[in-house]
Amino acid sequence: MKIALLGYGRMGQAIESIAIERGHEIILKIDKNIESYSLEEIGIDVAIDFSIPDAAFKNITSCFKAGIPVVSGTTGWLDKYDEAVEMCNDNDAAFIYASNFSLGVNIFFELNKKLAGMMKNLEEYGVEIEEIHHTKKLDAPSGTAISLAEQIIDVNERKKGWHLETANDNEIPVFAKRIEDVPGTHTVSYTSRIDDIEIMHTAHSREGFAKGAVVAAEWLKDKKGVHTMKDVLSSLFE
Ligand SMILES: NC(=O)C1=CN([C@@H]2O[C@H](COP(=O)(O)OP(=O)(O)OC[C@H]3O[C@@H](n4cnc5c(N)ncnc54)[C@H](OP(=O)(O)O)[C@@H]3O)[C@@H](O)[C@H]2O)C=CC1
Ligand SMILES: O=C(O)C1=N[C@H](C(=O)O)C[C@H](O)C1
Repeated sequence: MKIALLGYGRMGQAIESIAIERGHEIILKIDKNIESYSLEEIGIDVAIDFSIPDAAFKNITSCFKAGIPVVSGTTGWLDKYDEAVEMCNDNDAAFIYASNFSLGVNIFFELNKKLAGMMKNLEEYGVEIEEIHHTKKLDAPSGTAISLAEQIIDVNERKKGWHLETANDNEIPVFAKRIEDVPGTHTVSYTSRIDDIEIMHTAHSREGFAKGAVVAAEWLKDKKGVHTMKDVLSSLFE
């Protein structure tokens, strides 16, 4: 596949290594202004966007307009996700966004949903989420922590939203810690007077995120429409 990387920071570079290992070619790397590139003319099979919150929407929708399937892992721009979905469908384009592309976190998401269902009527347990990331991260809480919170809110009628650090009884508190060089650790904790239950995912490097993004790009290349990482990993979740 001929891949365009939209964003060539820590993740862009990790994706480049995995993509080359898997026999793909990086034909474009964009770190700033997508408008100065003619995406249509250089035979891009798929674009992978790991940029910054302020740039993601423009990067993604430029690909839709150019008819290029796009995988995005950029977090912190999701207020515009519904608009992106509409533009993808209007342009008959192809799109996958995931707050986390690693296989491990996608298994963790399934565990989180299962546990949330079991805990939803147990009022004696409080629930909270903690995420720890490197100090260069621009957004807080992490996109993954927001996905975990939304999965719990979907099944637990007592929880109406989430809030960073402080939360009302009807919200899930999400704690964001920044520690140098941590690739990404997420913990969901249920706490009662009697005991605690915790599930945790710890990334040891960015390799899992990068591999998942390349696998998603391989899967999306010849498809149309809006998909999720669960679609990509469907055989695992049957
Ligand atoms: N979904 C997932 O699995 C994962 C998601 N992420 C998310 O991916 C994103 C990137 O993370 P990371 O690589 O660590 O961050 P970096 O800061 O290392 O990389 C971001 C890159 O985007 C570049 N950039 C700035 N403006 C634009 C633009 N207009 N178009 C394209 N690129 C631009 C930056 O360039 P410059 O430095 O010159 O400004 C930088 O090189 C974050 O939102 C992060 O949360 C991270 C890991 C996994
Ligand atoms: O910025 C990061 O590094 C990461 N961001 C993603 C997020 O916000 O959830 C995924 C991963 O945890 C690493």
